[in-house]
Amino acid sequence: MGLWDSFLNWLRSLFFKQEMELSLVGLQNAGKTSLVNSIATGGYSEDMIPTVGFNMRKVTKGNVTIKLWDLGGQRRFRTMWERYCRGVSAIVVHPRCFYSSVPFINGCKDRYVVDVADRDSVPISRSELHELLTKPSLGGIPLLVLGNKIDKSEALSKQALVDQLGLESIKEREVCCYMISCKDSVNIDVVIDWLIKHSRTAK
Ligand SMILES: Nc1nc2c(ncn2[C@@H]2O[C@H](COP(=O)(O)OP(=O)(O)OP(=O)(O)O)[C@@H](O)[C@H]2O)c(=O)[nH]1
Ligand SMILES: [Mg+2]
Repeated sequence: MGLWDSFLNWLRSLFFKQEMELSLVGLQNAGKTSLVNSIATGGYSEDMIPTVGFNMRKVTKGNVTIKLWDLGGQRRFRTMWERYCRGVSAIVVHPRCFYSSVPFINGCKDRYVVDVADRDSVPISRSELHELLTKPSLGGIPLLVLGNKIDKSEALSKQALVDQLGLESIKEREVCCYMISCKDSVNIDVVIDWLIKHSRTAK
């Protein structure tokens, strides 16, 4: 980019600053914090600490400032999702979109419990999502559903995810669904484009 173009872009950004605020919800271990890192720095780590409560992070992309509320997905944090979704420009949902491929091993009870949780995760994602969307305070807020971890062989197809989450029954708001991988940086650019398109001019 030439010096003149850079100068014009800088000038444009002074007058047309855009902003967006969004909340990331979804069950624990779905990859919400990984998405925030991916958007912010492009980085990825296997070694993540579960989010306790919530984290807020501001990321600037061009002239758009994105304020991300990254909410904890464990059951005890889900009651606060609604509070942090009020007034945002978009709600981004990370359903768990894969089934655990590890079967019940050697009668190990813990493993079994974890596996059951994994197998049940799509129906739980569905009920948590539809429950959240019934809240009058969240009426009309666009919804972006991200099926993460498509690098895994157990990942659901997009159509299966749309069907199992009952997305076609959501009529009263804009709904969009992308399949992504934070690990391999698949479709992260498409997500950023969607966010930029849904930003609004700063007051
Ligand atoms: N294979 C694979 N693993 C991923 C991907 N994205 C995230 N993970 C892994 O999934 C695990 C959980 O990721 P987090 O980003 O902490 O999940 P979270 O949704 O923020 O979880 P909570 O904070 O507990 O709600 C980590 O081990 C990540 O490395 C992905 O695209 N592919
Ligand atoms: Mg997290």
